[in-house]
Amino acid sequence: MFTTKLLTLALVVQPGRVLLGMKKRGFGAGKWNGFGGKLQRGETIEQAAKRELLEESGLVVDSMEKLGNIKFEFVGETEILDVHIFRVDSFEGQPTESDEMRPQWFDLDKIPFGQMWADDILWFPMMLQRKKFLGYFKFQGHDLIVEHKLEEVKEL
Ligand SMILES: CNc1cc(N2CCOCC2)nc(N)n1
Repeated sequence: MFTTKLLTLALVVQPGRVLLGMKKRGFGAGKWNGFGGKLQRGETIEQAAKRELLEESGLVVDSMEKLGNIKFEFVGETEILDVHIFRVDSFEGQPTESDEMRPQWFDLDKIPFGQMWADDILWFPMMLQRKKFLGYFKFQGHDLIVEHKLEEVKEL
């Protein structure tokens, strides 16, 4: 019996560079990632994505597009993480460190995939090319992908 947890992930992209945050605590601590988290009661996925980006980086979204949806399973756990992935192309504000995240810009040829979740190197190129994608990844622990599917789709 699996339960599903809805989560958001926002990647802020400017010409030639992407904003990532070093997760300072909790799930995924020690990895660079986009900004995101859980939905609050009564929130849409988009509203949650914008709120989490603001809380974690100080940035206010001007324009954002939904590009991906990935379901993550961890061997031996019954909760599926259903992550909705957004690309943010325009925003207001300056990236600011929060309790959760330390933001940093990375040139697109210097993305630190070795210090990120192992799935990222597989779907980042699609996100950067604005392709829409659906994925499924089964992890054994936090570092080993034992099974995965990833496909480009016309509509999410
Ligand atoms: C397991 N692989 C993951 C998980 C993940 N997140 C889960 C927690 O919410 C924010 C996004 N993000 C990436 N890039 N890869």
